[in-house]
Amino acid sequence: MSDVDVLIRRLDPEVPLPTYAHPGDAGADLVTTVDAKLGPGERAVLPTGIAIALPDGYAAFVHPRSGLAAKYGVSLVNAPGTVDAGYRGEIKVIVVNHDPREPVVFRRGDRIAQLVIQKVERARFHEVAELPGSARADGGFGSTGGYRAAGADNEQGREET
Ligand SMILES: O=c1ccn([C@H]2C[C@H](O)[C@@H](COP(=O)(O)OP(=O)(O)OP(=O)(O)O)O2)c(=O)[nH]1
Ligand SMILES: [Mg+2]
Repeated sequence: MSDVDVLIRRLDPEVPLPTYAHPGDAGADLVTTVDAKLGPGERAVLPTGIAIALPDGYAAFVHPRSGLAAKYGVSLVNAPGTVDAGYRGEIKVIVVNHDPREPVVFRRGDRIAQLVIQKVERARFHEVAELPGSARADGGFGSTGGYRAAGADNEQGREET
C-alpha cells in the first residue's frame, strides 16, 4: 500500500478529518454531521461535512462498516458509492436499515461508513463482432455449482442449482 496526497475541505468546522483506525487500514472512517433515525427498511442520505479533490487516476469508494452491518443490519444502498476524481461536492452516505424490526439511530459525529481510495483505470473500449474465447465463456450466476439457501419451511436448506 502506498500513500497519496489528497486535498480536503471541511464544510463543517467541527467535523474530524477521515481517520484510519490502524496503520495499514484501507478504509478511513466518515462521520455523519446530522442526527438521523431510520425505521426498518428506511434509508437516508447523510452528509459527512467533507469535500475532497482526488488526483486524476484515483477514485474514492464509500464502503459500509462491518460492525454496523453485523450489529444493526445497516448498509449502504449503493455500496460501494463511487466518488469521482473531479467531484468537489460534499461526500454523502446513503445508509439503509435492513433490520426487519428495529430502528437505528445515528448521532452527529457517529462513524457511518469508510472511504477507500484507489487507483483506477479508464478503459478505451474497442468494439468487435466476436469476443475471444475463454474457459468460463458465458457461464455465470451459479454455473460452477449449487449452494445452500435455507428456506423458511425447510431447516435443512434447499439445494440451489
Ligand atoms: O456514495 C456516494 C456516491 C456518490 N457521491 C458523489 C460523488 C460522485 O462523484 C457523485 C456522483 O455519483 P454517481 O456517479 O455514483 O451518481 P449518479 O447518479 O451517476 O450521478 P451523476 O449523474 O452526477 O454522475 O456523487 C457521494 O458523495 N457518495
Ligand atoms: Mg454518475
